[in-house]
Amino acid sequence: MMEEVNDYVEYVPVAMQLAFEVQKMLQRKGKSSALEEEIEKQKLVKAKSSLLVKASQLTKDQPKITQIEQIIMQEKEIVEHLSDSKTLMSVLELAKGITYKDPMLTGWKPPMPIRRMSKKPCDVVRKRWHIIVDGEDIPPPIKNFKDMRFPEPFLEKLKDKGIVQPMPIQMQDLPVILSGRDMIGIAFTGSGKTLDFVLPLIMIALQKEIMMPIAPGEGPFGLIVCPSRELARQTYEVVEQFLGPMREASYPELRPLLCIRGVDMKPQLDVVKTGVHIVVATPGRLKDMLAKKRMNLDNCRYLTLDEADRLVDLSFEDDIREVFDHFKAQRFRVFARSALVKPVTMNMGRARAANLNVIQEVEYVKQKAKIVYLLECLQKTPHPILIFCENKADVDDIHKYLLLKGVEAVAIHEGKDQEEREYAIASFKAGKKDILVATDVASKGLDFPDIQHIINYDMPAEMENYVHRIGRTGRCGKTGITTSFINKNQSETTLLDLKHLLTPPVLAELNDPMEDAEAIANVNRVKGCAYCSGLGHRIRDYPKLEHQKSMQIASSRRDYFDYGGYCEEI
Ligand SMILES: Nc1ncnc2c1ncn2[C@@H]1O[C@H](COP(=O)(O)OP(=O)(O)OP(=O)(O)O)[C@@H](O)[C@H]1O
Repeated sequence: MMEEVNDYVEYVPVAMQLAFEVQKMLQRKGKSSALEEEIEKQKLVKAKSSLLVKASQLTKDQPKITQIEQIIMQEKEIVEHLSDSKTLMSVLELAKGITYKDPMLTGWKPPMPIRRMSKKPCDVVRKRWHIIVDGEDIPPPIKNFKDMRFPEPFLEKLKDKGIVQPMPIQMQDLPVILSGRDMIGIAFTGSGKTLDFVLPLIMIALQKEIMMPIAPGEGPFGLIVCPSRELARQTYEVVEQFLGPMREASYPELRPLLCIRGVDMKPQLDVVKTGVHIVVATPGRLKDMLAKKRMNLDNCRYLTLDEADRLVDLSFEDDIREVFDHFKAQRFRVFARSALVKPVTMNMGRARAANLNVIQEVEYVKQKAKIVYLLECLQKTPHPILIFCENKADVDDIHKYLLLKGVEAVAIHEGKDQEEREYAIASFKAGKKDILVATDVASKGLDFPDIQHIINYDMPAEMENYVHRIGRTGRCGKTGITTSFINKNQSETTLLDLKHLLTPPVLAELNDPMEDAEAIANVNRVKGCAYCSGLGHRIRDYPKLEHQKSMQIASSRRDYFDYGGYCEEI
């Protein structure tokens, strides 16, 4: 028994014995960790057959992408994705700088000395007035309305309106459009773009009418599409202002039509029946009229997309594409079709185009103190004053508050009916009301004469809207001031955009992630946001894109015949 105990040898499993032997053997060779190495080698041999491991090895072996390169790649992806949805941009891109083989001949010609001007004196005028043009055979700029060969009643009307000399953009745009060339006009707010397309359109309609008078049910010769009813009405009124004196001077009658939702359709149809020359429309009502064959575009040769970037932003692309389908003229069809198959994203650079005639002030006002401080702020300048807010509810609250305080105020937002909207705009424009409180529906394109002060009760989410808002003052060479309330409710992106636009001391201390962006801009040559041109953020952080994504989802769910919602005319 004792023997049995002394002879006891502890049982070691065979595998362990073998491992122990190998270990001893390798130790003898002086390689203590060689076993581990051997095991690793074995593992690698096995791993060679796994695709996953191969892939991870490849990734490991790839050169490291820097953070900046990663951002550039992400931005490129976003821009490429955008170009799928923003097809109308390519219409702009195609027309940019005059790209066409076949200009529409109008027969208009400036006086001989201007026609004979060589490139050099043309460039001198352009340089003097900071006119930047791009394209082939650009007609010479013209420095006075008389040489543009407008009829006498036009010249009289311009004088009545206090318009004696063309604005710089008009010096170049008017000859380009009058001679029948396609054109894209990008200019800061209040620079007089409306007359650029209204006056030549009337001239073309007049010429056509003289050559072959329009028959009942025919027309129009020209079409102006606007993104909001207010803007369409305003443009229609400008057309009317010039047609009236022509009628009085016994020129052939030209009939304009305002084609917008929210107004009685019967009078609109009556004008169409007698034959209409010029149509000013919003996309929705225009599309309806065309689809129901109440009107056709068989004779239409002149198209203006006013605030074209906004027409796209508001998801009117589908409506406009449908409108394009009604054009019979080959030129338009080619133009529209090629535009739609070769989409390009274009940056209009509006955010950088803030009007230099506007003094911009920014004030930090706590949320609770805003409404009371507003009253104080109204004392800064005489009336009329425009107050902008993001929300309809805030517009209503401020409006009520001002009325309670005895201030002559009107209000406008998308929730108000057409009559209220029209009353608000008309009474404010006529000077019967001192203050207009509005959402961004009133920020773009609307021309309120002599506004001295714009108050941004809050900042718009997009810097582009800020530029449009403040552009309601400082128009046609006058100066104006703006006061923008900011507080901690504003997003950092908005504030940084603003900082880059103004850089006042109150914003200078903000921590700016755009410092990296300098490096990005040096590599890909895109400064700021490739979408909206805001200088305080990159395209990845652009708030509207998030919104657009949700809109795309929403619109894909929308019933085709349901006209409510976002795509409704605003
Ligand atoms: N040559 C001119 N001289 C003086 N005033 C002008 C001239 N041309 C236009 N105006 C006036 O300037 C104002 C602004 O013009 P308009 O509304 O066409 O600007 P806009 O460039 O379309 O601005 P926005 O981008 O805000 O729509 C109008 O009241 C218009 O009558």
